[in-house]
Amino acid sequence: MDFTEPETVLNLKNIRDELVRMEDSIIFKFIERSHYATCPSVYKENHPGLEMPNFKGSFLDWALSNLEIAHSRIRRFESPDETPFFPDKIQKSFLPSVNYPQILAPYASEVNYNNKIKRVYIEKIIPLISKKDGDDKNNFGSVATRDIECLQSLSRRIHFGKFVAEAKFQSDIPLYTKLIEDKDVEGIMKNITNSAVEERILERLTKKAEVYGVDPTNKSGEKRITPEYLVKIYKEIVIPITKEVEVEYLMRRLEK
Ligand SMILES: O=C(O)C(=O)C[C@]1(C(=O)O)C=C[C@@H](O)C=C1
Repeated sequence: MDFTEPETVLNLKNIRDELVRMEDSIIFKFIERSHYATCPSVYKENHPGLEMPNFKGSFLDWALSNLEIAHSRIRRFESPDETPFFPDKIQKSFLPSVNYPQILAPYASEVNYNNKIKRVYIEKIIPLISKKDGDDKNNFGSVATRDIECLQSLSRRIHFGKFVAEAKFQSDIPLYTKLIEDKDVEGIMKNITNSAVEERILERLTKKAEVYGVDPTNKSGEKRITPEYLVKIYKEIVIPITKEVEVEYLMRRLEK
């Protein structure tokens, strides 16, 4: 897939292959985070002892927003597959712009589910993947660093829904035009859903977690990420939010 060549990006097989590759990076990032405790203090706004100077928000927000500011200066968010968690804070790149061809609709960057992704990650995913409950004050920085990697991988995966949606729109413009004109959200949801693909994803994840989630030379050793949790995260969070992204993107697709 090459973002300077639209036909490679809007090919549903290429998109799905890319989604499969992203599974591996998500699993490995979860495994990195699983070595630590939940560390609730990292996520609390202005938590006593963890307040950052001139900043309102959590320790994680401080780390993530400052990293995004640095990355925006080197063009990260000009790439159509990158979505910032702090779109109001990022800055203009000092590198010249890459002239990406317009692949997605002009409003695509406004379809941003990162607040929801961050909330669900903190509330639902961290308790599943952390090794134990509680704070570990020597590791707050490491935890925030691992969280950022997990969040960025989840965000990229989920917002890939925009490319899926555009590819599906292009594959049947009359059908989607009618559904959008009728504001038929349920009809769009039904048409973008492919249960066989979803089932294959969950089956593959079960196998991957069985292999990557334990030390293969010591199968009875401590599990780092279990098939059960990984499937739950994809089934209840990752795939449903990807579909929300697809539906929101499509609902606006006729905007001039
Ligand atoms: O592959 C697709 O067709 C997608 O729309 C992506 C995806 C997913 O999130 O993996 C979402 C909805 C479909 O039901 C199947 C899979």
